[in-house]
Amino acid sequence: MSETSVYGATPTDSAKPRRAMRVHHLAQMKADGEKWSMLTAYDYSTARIFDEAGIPVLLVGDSAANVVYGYDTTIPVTLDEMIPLIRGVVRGAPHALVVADLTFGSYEAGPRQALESATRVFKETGAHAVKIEGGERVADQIATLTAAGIPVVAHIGFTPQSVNGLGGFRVQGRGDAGDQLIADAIAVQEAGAIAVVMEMVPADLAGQITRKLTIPTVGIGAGNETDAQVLVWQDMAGFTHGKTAKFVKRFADVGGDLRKAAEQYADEVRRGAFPGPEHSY
Ligand SMILES: Nc1nc(=O)c2c([nH]1)NC[C@@H]1CN(c3ccc(C(=O)N[C@@H](CCC(=O)O)C(=O)O)cc3)CN21
Ligand SMILES: CC(C)C(=O)C(=O)O
Ligand SMILES: [Mg+2]
Repeated sequence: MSETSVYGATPTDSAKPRRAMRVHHLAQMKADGEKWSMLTAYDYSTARIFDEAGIPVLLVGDSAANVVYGYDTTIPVTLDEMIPLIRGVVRGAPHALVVADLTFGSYEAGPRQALESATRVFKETGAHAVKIEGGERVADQIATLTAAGIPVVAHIGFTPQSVNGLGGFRVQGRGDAGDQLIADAIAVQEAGAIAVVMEMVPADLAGQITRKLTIPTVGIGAGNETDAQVLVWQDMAGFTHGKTAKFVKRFADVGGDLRKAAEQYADEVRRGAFPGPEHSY
């Protein structure tokens, strides 16, 4: 990481203590042309690892619905199911900015409902920002939360909580729909969003929006011209079972390693090889 990095030293650079990531650093990184990464996290142990790795922003995504709770979509997960996870991530990540997704049904009714939900998340977890899905249609919610001192990350393009309305898991903003996506991006910036996630949109359009906006864009399936990237950690670490989306790159096979470790453990217990004298009192 460069000398001018707002996020500070990498884990190996022990001379300089790392600074905690704050909301204003996002704007700073855009101004500096510094690309950054975001990963999801859903518990203390993994949040610690990602924080130590220098990931500046952690998202407690409602993808917990899928990867923690085993639901098919993000629609069923509730704030009550998210809150304990967010608490663990906040405790595990002293440097990262922790963003928490508001769940389906907890903010759409209007600014008042959004404020109640986000206030609850803030009071009960210590998260630093919330994320909500939608563009123009949630601009009032973004403005109200922002005025109340709750930083908001917006999420446009493919918004998984609307999967039924969008007709499936598909790329958004192709052709004429591109104008609506641009309008959504501008609307969330004007409402006060600190960043905007763009999911499954054509790379050219995402690049165009990134250059137009003053707030950082965070892509997932949005090409290489956004200011930042986000992935679900289980996808990027090879922990997701079954097929993953085209935008996923597998950086490790943690799932395979863990399966092997479990098999070896079970085998050693079966053979009487574990525990040995060195693990006994
Ligand atoms: N593990 C996981 N990873 C995610 O990225 C993720 C979640 N869960 N849960 C919440 C949403 C849902 N997301 C999804 C889910 C499915 C596709 C998908 O099936 N994509 C296909 C089809 C694309 C198309 O037809 O245009 C792909 O090949 O990319 C994409 C994003 C992204 N989010
Ligand atoms: C995929 C990211 C952006 C998300 O919203 C989630 O993990 O819930
Ligand atoms: Mg989400």
